[in-house]
Amino acid sequence: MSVPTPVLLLAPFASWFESHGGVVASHLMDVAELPGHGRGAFALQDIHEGTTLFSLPRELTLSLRTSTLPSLLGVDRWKEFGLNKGWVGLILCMMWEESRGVESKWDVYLSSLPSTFDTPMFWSAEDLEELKGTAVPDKIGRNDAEKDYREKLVPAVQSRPDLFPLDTLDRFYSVERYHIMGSRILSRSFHVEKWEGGPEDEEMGDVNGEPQAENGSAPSGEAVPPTEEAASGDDGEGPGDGEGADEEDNEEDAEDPADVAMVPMADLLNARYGSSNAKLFYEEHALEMRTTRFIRRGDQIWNTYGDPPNSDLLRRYGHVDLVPLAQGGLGNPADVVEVRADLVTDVVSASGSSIPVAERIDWYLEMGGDDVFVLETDLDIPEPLIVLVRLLQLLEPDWEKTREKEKPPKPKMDGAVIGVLVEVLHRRLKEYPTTIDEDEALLYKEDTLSINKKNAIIVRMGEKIILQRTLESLQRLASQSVGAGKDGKKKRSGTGDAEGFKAKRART
Ligand SMILES: C[S@@+](CC[C@H](N)C(=O)[O-])C[C@H]1O[C@@H](n2cnc3c(N)ncnc32)[C@H](O)[C@@H]1O
Repeated sequence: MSVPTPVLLLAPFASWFESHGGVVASHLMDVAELPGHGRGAFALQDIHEGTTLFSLPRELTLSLRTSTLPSLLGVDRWKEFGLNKGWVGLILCMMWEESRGVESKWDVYLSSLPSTFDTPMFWSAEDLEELKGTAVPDKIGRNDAEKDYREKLVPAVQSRPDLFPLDTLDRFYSVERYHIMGSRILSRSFHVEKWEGGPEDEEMGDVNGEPQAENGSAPSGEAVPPTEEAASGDDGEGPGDGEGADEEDNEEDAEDPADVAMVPMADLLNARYGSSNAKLFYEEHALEMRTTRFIRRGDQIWNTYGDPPNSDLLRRYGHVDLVPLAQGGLGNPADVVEVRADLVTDVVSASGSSIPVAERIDWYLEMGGDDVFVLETDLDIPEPLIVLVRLLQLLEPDWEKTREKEKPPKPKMDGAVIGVLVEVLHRRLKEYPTTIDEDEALLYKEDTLSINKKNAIIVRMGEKIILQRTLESLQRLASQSVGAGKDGKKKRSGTGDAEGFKAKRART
């Protein structure tokens, strides 16, 4: 990539950034509108690994820890309104800071953030139809978000006209602004933990089990995108989590909403699968964006969003990744497709089996079995899926023993299991209104497609290709088993030594 020549955007923003204690190496990087990426940062010269591109004091991040609103409203009242759970508190802080205009430290920053998004949250019903069959529609979470708005934010705002004057409500505290702020958090925030300090905490901030600060300086953590379980604190069903997770687990796993922070400058960096060449590290007083690889002059500076599948990229960020795939063509190697457990039970029931599946599936779920299985581009069959199929196929005496001993079947693949899996995948493919060939044909007419439609086609194609390839792999396995004249058992499928519902995978 050659150095772009469009309007350079760093200077005006950098002057605000530096007036609040930030430091930016403006001889090394600039920011511009990059075609198809919105704004992005690029290198003005070759940059060595381990170089600090910019740094900012923690006080310049915008979070529950840095906005004065929680203390003005009062910590107890904050909790009473439920603003201490999920993202609603941070959304309110952002709305309030925006309403203060130049009195807010973040005035320039907030007005630099986008107010329109390509995420499905803002799509028309017609465009959403294009996502039918994918994991996206159930996870958009508009209703849950609006519930938080009505039940937590509005009562808090109405309780303090001194903080939220009546004449500012329509402009700054509408449900539309709520979604905009929520989307800004979803696509731009970072997880930044409180500093616990001291060498004894060396491991503390090592979010991904990856090395600490590349330059071996003081212990630091990597600031990564926040988990979405924190989005809505009540039930774990915020934007992006329609999965109805167990409440106790939520309590334990839930991210501290105070760890979710908007980080000026850092959120100007785009990301692409496998391309990260810079990361945000946090230390006691400051956050630093450092290069993690050599970057050539003119190349884009990429952060990481954690390399999610295209369904999540689209839902959170409004774009998809297309990179060369090992097996040829373009796609996202991190793509996944979800298969619901109830589809498996439907297939077994429809096969004419006299087995009462309802009783078994209830037991299986009580035992902590998965209700959704995730297939990936490696085409492995998740062992819990094999366990479920085998459970549903057990003869009555074996089922009785299984229940008595609370020991589910081993994840061994055999002809009968393959038969059910093949049918499950066929049925799963039929949940999409179009075929892969039809999608390909649509993509050829790219010029006439809207960005939403194009992205939806890429998401659903990625999912269908996994299903199709897994299906082909199973069919090969079935024919090999028949060819071998055995009972269908295949050595390299199912390890047979996994216990219970361990989330291992069996290679097909
Ligand atoms: C953290 S912001 C990065 C800065 C953003 N481009 C801007 O103009 O403000 C994340 C957003 O950037 C865009 N983006 C990031 N990576 C992208 C990519 N690989 N392709 C297209 N858009 C991307 C998406 O709109 C995403 O929601």
